[in-house]
Amino acid sequence: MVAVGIIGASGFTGAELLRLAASHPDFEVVMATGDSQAGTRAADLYPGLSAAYPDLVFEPFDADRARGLDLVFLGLPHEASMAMAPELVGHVGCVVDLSAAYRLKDASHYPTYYGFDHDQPGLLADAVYGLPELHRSELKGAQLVATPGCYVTTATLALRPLVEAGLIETTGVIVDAASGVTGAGRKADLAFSFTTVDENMIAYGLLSHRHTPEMEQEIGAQLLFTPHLVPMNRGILATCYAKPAAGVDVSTESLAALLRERWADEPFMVVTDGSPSTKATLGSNVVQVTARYDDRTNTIVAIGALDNLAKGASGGAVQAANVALGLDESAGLSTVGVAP
Ligand SMILES: NC(=O)C1=CN([C@@H]2O[C@H](COP(=O)(O)OP(=O)(O)OC[C@H]3O[C@@H](n4cnc5c(N)ncnc54)[C@H](OP(=O)(O)O)[C@@H]3O)[C@@H](O)[C@H]2O)C=CC1
Ligand SMILES: CC(=O)N[C@@H](CCC(=O)OP(=O)(O)O)C(=O)O
Repeated sequence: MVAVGIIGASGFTGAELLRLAASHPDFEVVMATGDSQAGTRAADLYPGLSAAYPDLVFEPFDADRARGLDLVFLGLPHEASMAMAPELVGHVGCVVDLSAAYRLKDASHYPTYYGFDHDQPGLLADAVYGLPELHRSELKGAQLVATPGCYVTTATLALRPLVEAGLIETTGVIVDAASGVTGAGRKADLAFSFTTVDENMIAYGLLSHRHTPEMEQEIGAQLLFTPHLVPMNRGILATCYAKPAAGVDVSTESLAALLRERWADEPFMVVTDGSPSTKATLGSNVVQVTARYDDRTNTIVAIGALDNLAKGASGGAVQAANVALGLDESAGLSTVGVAP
């Protein structure tokens, strides 16, 4: 069995990691931390975990207890992860960080987009970006994995094949995306209260959202990204617009064929003829993508949908950990959404 520690287990991504680990054939959770929740039973904070973890109690973080584990997930704020990773890398089999602390290869983006200077340049250079669909071979045996941002996974898996094939202009790409409220974490903040969010839709992070440089890094195109908050718990839908590259012939049929060919061997990629929806991916590790060409406006539209806590965070992290540790990549992960 793989001895697993979850640091930040009391948060939303941590709770989702506990849910997924409960049905993972190789994982045994031996440590789950939550500083402000230390002493609380996981089942009291998240009753859905009662049957799987009747006795699990959140504990405060203790690096000595984590050392020697096979796998440690960090579900922490970015700066806390940046500081904690050096205490663990090299002392545990693999560290999988769900924050953005080790995602951006250009460290100068951290002060601009995150408001802090990166003080671990060596680890940042060594960290492997945890998107198996693009970085599978680098992930094998990785000691530090940086799992992608939820919006980034959605847009990248819809757009990247078009860039690889040279089909689109790689400047001025537009990504409009909407997220459920769990994307913001468990924080109690008026901006995420029921009365603010219910019956509302709002764009945020205008011209400056921190996933912009991460998308540009992984998609390979300059883009304008606008996220929106929508009144649902889970789910992200990204609608992406690009112009065809000069001299390239595209059609809806050729775009569909390209996506199907590029993702044919991927266990969690579904290319749809219809329009992807968040509900179709709910609770599963699936990403649905589709693309169209509008000859009236000479524009390509590529759409992606996923569950932000599953493939967009904890499911993607388990998938990347499976690859890093040489396990079955799909272990513990579902391809079946919750419906209706
Ligand atoms: N939610 C999502 O959809 C996604 C989130 N992420 C990233 O994953 C990470 C975790 O997100 P999420 O679970 O949503 O966040 P939450 O706010 O729900 O949980 C944060 C966790 O971190 C702990 N924590 C907070 N501050 C500190 C600190 N200074 N030192 C140690 N522990 C601390 C909290 O413990 P306690 O409260 O018990 O003290 C809690 O367990 C973040 O970096 C986020 O950006 C990435 C992709 C998607
Ligand atoms: C709805 C909402 O607030 N979503 C979050 C994105 C969550 C995410 O992907 O997290 P990282 O910060 O780890 O990249 C946001 O826009 O800040």
